[in-house]
Amino acid sequence: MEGIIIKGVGGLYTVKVGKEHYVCKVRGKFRYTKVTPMVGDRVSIILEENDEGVIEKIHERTTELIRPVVANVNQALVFFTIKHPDLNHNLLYKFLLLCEYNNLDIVVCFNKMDLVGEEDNSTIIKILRDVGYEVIEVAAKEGVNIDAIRGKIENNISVFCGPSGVGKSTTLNSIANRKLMETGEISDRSKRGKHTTRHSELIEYGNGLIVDTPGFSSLDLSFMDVDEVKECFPDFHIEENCKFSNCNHYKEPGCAVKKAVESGEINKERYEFYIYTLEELINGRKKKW
Ligand SMILES: Nc1nc2c(ncn2[C@@H]2O[C@H](COP(=O)(O)OP(=O)(O)OP(=O)(O)O)[C@@H](O)[C@H]2O)c(=O)[nH]1
Ligand SMILES: [Zn+2]
Repeated sequence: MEGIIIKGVGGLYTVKVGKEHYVCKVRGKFRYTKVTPMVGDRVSIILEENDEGVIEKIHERTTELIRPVVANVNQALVFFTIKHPDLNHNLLYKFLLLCEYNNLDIVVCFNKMDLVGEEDNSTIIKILRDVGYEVIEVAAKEGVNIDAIRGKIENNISVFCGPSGVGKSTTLNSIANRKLMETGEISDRSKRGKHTTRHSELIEYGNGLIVDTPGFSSLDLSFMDVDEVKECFPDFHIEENCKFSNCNHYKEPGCAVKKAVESGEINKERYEFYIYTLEELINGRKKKW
């Protein structure tokens, strides 16, 4: 049988096969290989007498997140607010960059839209839509557009990410119609010790799975390869070619991306964020946003 690991505790893995769950051990042979099962892994299992499951094979992973540790996540719902907390464009771009780097499909969800007037939201939403990102405007507390998010979750393995206090837990609870996660006022946060070390699980919602811990709690980009960063900006994939095929759109002459920034085809703020990130990597300095 084939299934997916939705939970792993102390060497025992819960494998979901269709609607059934089997608690499985791992064949001894895995001890001699480097691959340890991860939550999210697609696995082949067999049932022994007394219905005990054994994981026989781990299938190749399409993605592998490190924080949280989950395999085969294919989609990130990136949560931000325009107000409360106020939006920091560069922090948002940083989350998007990390998601792109991990080959995740991205849906940007702006929550707490009940606090935002018409005039406040147009800029960033237009920038993102012009890049090609799907944007959903949410008010989780009032249930606004929760169905749109439910629709996104179907048939995917999704991670919720975004800074603290933007309403990820509130949205998750609202999707599931039950309390899966603690929520709280921003000011309470430091006292709570939420999300302390524990193993991630996948929460089932219809045909979809959701990682129960927010993604990318650490936003250190220093591990990134300079040459790969430009690939994480879908807006830089324009028709016109740069003079050099390996152009980093930095100081090279004949750069089509720079030209597109000048003409306004590519958003200047996005490009400036890119250059900032590039210089940060080149200079090897780490800076907190
Ligand atoms: N006005 C308004 N407040 C909301 C909305 N959604 C969530 N909140 C409030 O925002 C605060 C933070 O919500 P959480 O769901 O705990 O935020 P979080 O993103 O899970 O935060 P972390 O767990 O720290 O990552 C809570 O006080 C929520 O009640 C909304 O749609 N509108
Ligand atoms: Zn270029």
